Amino acid sequence: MAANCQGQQARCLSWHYVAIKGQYMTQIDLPSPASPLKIGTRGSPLALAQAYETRRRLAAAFDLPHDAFEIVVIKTTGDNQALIAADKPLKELGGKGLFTKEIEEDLLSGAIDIAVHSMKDMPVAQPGGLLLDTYLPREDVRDALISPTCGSLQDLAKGAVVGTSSLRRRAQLLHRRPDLHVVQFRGNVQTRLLKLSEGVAECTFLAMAGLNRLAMADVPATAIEASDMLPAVAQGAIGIERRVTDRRAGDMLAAIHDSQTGERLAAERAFLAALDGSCETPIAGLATLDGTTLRLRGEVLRVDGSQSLTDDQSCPIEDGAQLGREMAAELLARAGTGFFDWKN
Ligand SMILES: NCc1[nH]cc(CCC(=O)O)c1CC(=O)O
Repeated sequence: MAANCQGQQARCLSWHYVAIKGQYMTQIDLPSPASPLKIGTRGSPLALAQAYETRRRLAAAFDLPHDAFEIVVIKTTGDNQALIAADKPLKELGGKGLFTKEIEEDLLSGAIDIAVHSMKDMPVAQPGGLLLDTYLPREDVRDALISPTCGSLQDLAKGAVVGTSSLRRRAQLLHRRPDLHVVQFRGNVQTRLLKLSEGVAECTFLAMAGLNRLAMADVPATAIEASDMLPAVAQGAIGIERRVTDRRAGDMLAAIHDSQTGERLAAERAFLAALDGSCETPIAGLATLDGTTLRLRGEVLRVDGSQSLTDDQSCPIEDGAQLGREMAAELLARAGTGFFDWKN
C-alpha cells in the first residue's frame, strides 16, 4: 500500500512542459489515476461520445492513460423525461440553460474540472467565473434528412408529416414547403429514430455531426447542403468549459483547442448574440474559412416560415465577430418589429 502510494505521488509530482503558441513554456501538474481530471457531461449517448472524444484527445496530447480522467455524468433539467414529454415550450422549462445549469453549478463548486458541451446548445454568455473558449475540430456542419423512404426534400409527398422540435428547421422547411405538416419530435437522437420507426412521421432531421459521432452508419440519412438548409449557429462543434481560475485545465485545454473552429464560432456566436437568439427564434448561421477570408452566411425566419431573410458576406478572418454583429444589425433592420412574434 505504502509503495503504491509513493508510486502515485511520484507520478503526481512529475511536471509536464508545454509550449503555448511557441511563446513561452508552462508547467502543468498533470492528472493521474490517483487524482484524475473530472470531465462533466450529460448522459445521452451523444454527450458521452463527445466526452470520450475529449478524453481521448487530452490523453493523447499529454501521453496519459485514460484512467487519469474521470467521466462524471450529470443529470440536467433537460434530461428530465417527464418534463420534456409534457410538450411545454422549452422557454418555460428553463430556456437555453436547460441542458447546462446543473453542469455549470458542478463546475463552479469544483465537483468537476471541465465540462463538455454541444456548442449549438450553449447560451452566448457563461456565468461569471467560467470560460468556454476551447473547441475541438468541427464535425460535419450539415443537417441530414432521415427517412427510410425518402431521399430528398423535393421527394416528400404533398402534405407529408415531418417530425422536428427545432424551430429553425421547422421554419426553414415551411418556408420551402408550406404544404408540409410539422409535428413536435423531441428527445435525444435514439428517441427520435424510434418515433420515426413507429411511423409517427415520414421523415425527421438530425445533425450529421451527431450521426457521425455516434457512428450510426445504418441510419437512412441524406446530408442537406448548407445552401438548401443553413445549419444552426455552432452546429457540429464541441466546446469545453472550465473555471477561470483553474490554470491546469486552461493549459491542458490549450493543447487540444482548434483555432479554426474558434474563428468560425467567434463570427457565428457574435451574430447570434447580437440577434438575442433565444430558443424562440429561428436563426441559422454558418462561417467558413478560405485562406485568410471568413465567409458568414446568416438567416432569420418568421416562426411560421412565411418569410426568410438572408445575408452572405466575407471579411478578413480576424474581423469575423464584427461581421457577425453587423450582419445581425442589418437583418434586424430589414426584419422590423414583430418579425419574430409567434403566429400559429
Ligand atoms: N439540440 C440537440 C443537439 N445538440 C447538438 C446536436 C447534434 C450535434 C451537433 O450539432 O454538434 C443535437 C441533435 C441534433 O440536432 O441532431
